[in-house]
Amino acid sequence: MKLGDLADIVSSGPALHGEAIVAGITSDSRAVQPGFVFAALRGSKTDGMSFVANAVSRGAIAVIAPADADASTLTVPMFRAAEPRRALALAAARFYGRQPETMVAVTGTSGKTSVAAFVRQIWTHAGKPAASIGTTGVVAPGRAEYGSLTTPDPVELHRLLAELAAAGVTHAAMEASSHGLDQHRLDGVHLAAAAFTNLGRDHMDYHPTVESYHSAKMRLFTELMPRGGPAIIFADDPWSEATIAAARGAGLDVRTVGRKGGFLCLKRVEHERRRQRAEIEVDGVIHEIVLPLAGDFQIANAMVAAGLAMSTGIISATAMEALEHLQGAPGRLDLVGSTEAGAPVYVDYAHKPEALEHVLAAVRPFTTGRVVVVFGCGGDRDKGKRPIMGEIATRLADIVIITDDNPRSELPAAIREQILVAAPGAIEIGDRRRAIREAIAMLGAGDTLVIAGKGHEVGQTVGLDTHHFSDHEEARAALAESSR
Ligand SMILES: CC(=O)N[C@H]1[C@@H](OP(=O)(O)OP(=O)(O)OC[C@H]2O[C@@H](n3ccc(=O)[nH]c3=O)[C@H](O)[C@@H]2O)O[C@H](CO)[C@@H](O)[C@@H]1O[C@H](C)C(=O)N[C@@H](C)C(=O)N[C@H](CCC(=O)O)C(=O)O
Ligand SMILES: Nc1ncnc2c1ncn2[C@@H]1O[C@H](COP(=O)(O)OP(=O)(O)OP(=O)(O)O)[C@@H](O)[C@H]1O
Ligand SMILES: N[C@H](CCC[C@H](N)C(=O)O)C(=O)O
Ligand SMILES: [Mg+2]
Repeated sequence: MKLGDLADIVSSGPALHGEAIVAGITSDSRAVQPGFVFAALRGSKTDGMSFVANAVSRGAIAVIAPADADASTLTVPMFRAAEPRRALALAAARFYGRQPETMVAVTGTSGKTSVAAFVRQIWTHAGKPAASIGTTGVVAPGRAEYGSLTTPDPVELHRLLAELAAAGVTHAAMEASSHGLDQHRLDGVHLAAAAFTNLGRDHMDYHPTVESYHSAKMRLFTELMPRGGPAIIFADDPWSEATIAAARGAGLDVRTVGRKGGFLCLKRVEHERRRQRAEIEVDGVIHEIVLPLAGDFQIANAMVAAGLAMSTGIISATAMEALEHLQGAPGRLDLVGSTEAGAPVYVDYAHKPEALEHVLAAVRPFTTGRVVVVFGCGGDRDKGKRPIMGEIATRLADIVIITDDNPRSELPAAIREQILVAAPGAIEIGDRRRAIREAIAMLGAGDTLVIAGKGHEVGQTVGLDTHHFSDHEEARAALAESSR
């Protein structure tokens, strides 16, 4: 790519130097190498403009900067952009050049990771080389790696997409987080379809109101999807209607799924302990399927995933058949084992109110004894959700154990206290390992334990340190001990 190729991405800049070869693109001055274009972004902590001199000294040949940036001291060309983050994403897409031919993205407060994993599995079942990208990392044929963000930084994202395409991956499903959408991380991805799962309380430390949180998510439909493209929308959520309106307003082909769905309609569902039987109507035909996963919410996720797959060329019979082989994403209502008396122990990633509500409701029908829940809330994140989650746990579980979940820079006891004010009668055990052990020790026949909040995570962050910690490992060790 030449510098001149940036011309239609930025709003203004010098026409000179157009033939210079671009060696790379980054928004982090520390990653600049000779020949790179540096995007100076205004961030939540600092302003990239203050690192321009540093970027130039490392060899940057041009800078993408906000429209009002001061170029007076600059020794390399400056390209101005009304939205530098968007310019960075489009430039990255062009620089890396390739992406899997069929890309879809899913947004929503809960279910994104599960839907992305399910779409990958449906495509794979249909014989397509497929990948998924999100909170639990990248999964593709011969590849499974952890990533740090739900929606990667655009430069990393396009490097990855080009790598996947070069490796023969033709289909990829990715998660679109509200941060990612707000920060234009997905601009430049060629989307064939997009989906919405639901909206609940999340990230109220980042978005000022729930409406602004919803509109950040709506960028997926209103700005990133091509007109006329398919939008798969879960129909049974309080925010479904507003989402349908936004997608229709953007000229998309809205396809609803769920009990109120028109594209895929859930006619009947029967929950069993580890699976559920569902009747799903597609084009007037009822498909009876056995979904090998527990939880009402997994039916919702499976239908959204099937909607995405069917909107990207998979025939309905193949998609429905694939649902019978789905594996849950790691750490999503994940059965770790059972006590000798048969009480199941689940690890789940519910770290926000609606998720906790859904997961506790999901285990109730097959619990003849008590539902026990172990959970905490992360430090340096939305404080408002703490009492809400305390109330939900108290209402839906019989025994509530409040513990620590990544306290980060906060005082762990203070976080627990903020949950406990709405959870009278809850047991407080800060040490997560001990909390899990005590919970398993108290399980009797017919009881169910849900260890919520960390799911696939393998670390506990206290202060600036992250030590290895896995709910799966702890639960397995405690189960082994209890059976001795
Ligand atoms: C709050 C937030 O979302 N921050 C993201 C944002 O950083 P920022 O632009 O605000 O960064 P900043 O620190 O203010 O710096 C401004 C600019 O100066 C640059 N800089 C800084 C220092 C320096 O020496 N040189 C330099 O050039 C930085 O690279 C940056 O471009 O853009 C960065 C690049 O894309 C992200 O890595 C970073 O994610 C941080 C690490 C993060 O923790 N994000 C979380 C909250 C997040 O995005 N989560 C979502 C949702 C998860 C969920 O589903 O629940 C996700 O998609 O993962
Ligand atoms: N459709 C759904 N409705 C409500 N809750 C759900 C749904 N799907 C999953 N959950 C709950 O949310 C948790 C996280 O699910 P998942 O990882 O699929 O969502 P996500 O949107 O990717 O979340 P995150 O933004 O935290 O990455 C699950 O462990 C479960 O407790
Ligand atoms: N991406 C989410 C993950 C939260 C997981 C939970 N274990 C916590 O640490 O709060 C966040 O950063 O808000
Ligand atoms: Mg996720």
